[in-house]
Amino acid sequence: MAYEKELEIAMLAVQRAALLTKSVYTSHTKGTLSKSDSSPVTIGDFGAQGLIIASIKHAFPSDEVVGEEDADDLRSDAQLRDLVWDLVQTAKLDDASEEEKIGGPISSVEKMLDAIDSGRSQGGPSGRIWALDPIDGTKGFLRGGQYAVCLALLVDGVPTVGVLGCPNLPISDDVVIDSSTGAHADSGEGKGVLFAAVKGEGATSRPLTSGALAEGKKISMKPLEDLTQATVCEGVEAGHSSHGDNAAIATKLGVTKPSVRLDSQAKYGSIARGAGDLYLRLPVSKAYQEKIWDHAAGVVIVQEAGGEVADAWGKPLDFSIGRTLKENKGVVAAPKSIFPKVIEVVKEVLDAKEW
Ligand SMILES: Nc1ncnc2c1ncn2[C@@H]1O[C@H](COP(=O)(O)O)[C@@H](OP(=O)(O)O)[C@H]1O
Ligand SMILES: [Mg+2]
Ligand SMILES: [Mg+2]
Ligand SMILES: [Mg+2]
Repeated sequence: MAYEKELEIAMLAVQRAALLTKSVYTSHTKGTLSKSDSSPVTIGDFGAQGLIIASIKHAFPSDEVVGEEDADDLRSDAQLRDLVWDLVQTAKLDDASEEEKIGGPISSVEKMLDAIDSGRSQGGPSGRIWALDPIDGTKGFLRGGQYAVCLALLVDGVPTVGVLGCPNLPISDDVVIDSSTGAHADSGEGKGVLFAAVKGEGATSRPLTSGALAEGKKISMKPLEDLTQATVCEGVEAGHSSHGDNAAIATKLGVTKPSVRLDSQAKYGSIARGAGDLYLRLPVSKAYQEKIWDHAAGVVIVQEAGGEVADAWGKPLDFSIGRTLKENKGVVAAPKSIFPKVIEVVKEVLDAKEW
């Protein structure tokens, strides 16, 4: 299989980082800061980024990483840095040989800060570049909702390997979830799933474990002939995608079921395994540029499960031009068979708006 080692390292790295995020969720300190764009970041985000970049650099020293976070706040705040360092030292896979594959523990605070700061690649059109979102859906994470640890390998600007660790999603591929019920606030038995895909090789899901990888099983999108029976997934945060436009599109498509709101790339994973059908992310502002780490892993997983992903105008997402998808607006994902119909309706709704 192509990219076998990359996939294994990515899955183990995400699994170890997911353990760290879970330990933050159950502890009383989240160390939440507000970033310059007033979005939240926690000690979990910093710690997970450090662990994952250390894993990548151990296995593939010359690869670049575009990571969401950097260590500036930790370098200027010793208390915060110590909290992250404690977490990073504690998060270990319980299988020594698997832990070894991702480099074992980070050996010093300095090395941890350097690892976090190694996510500063500017991205681009050539070579091997990893896109990392250590906690996607930080707001969901803080609410006890959905979040995902997301890692993708871009090869010459194309998402080629994708891994999503979703600690609060049900393991079973058959469950349709509704975050508005708060049913996923705890991450007890039966929850925690790891989605993975390699371009051209299909997509899988498996239970998220604390050691060796569980056996994966192939996933695919639900065959959907009747749009009235479709389930639309959208974000919880009205500030991240337009609930009004998403609803207008669903209505025009003839969708009769209520939308399912989930934070993070758990939306991509959910539709890829047929626990939902469409993902709509209509822009709320003209100025916002989607970030590559918010989509790269989910896109390859949905594509490999039989779906298509593009922006709201039907334009393919361009991951080759830097840290953002600046040539795209919004995101739409759907099974291939109905994708053209969905894009047609999305355009009608957008055309009717004043931009
Ligand atoms: N105005 C905006 N429009 C679209 N996405 C936004 C946004 N502001 C923040 N985001 C992104 O939305 C992501 C979460 O997506 P969702 O709403 O689907 O859960 C955030 O990821 P982080 O939580 O990693 O920061 C952040 O990058
Ligand atoms: Mg963020
Ligand atoms: Mg994100
Ligand atoms: Mg994030």
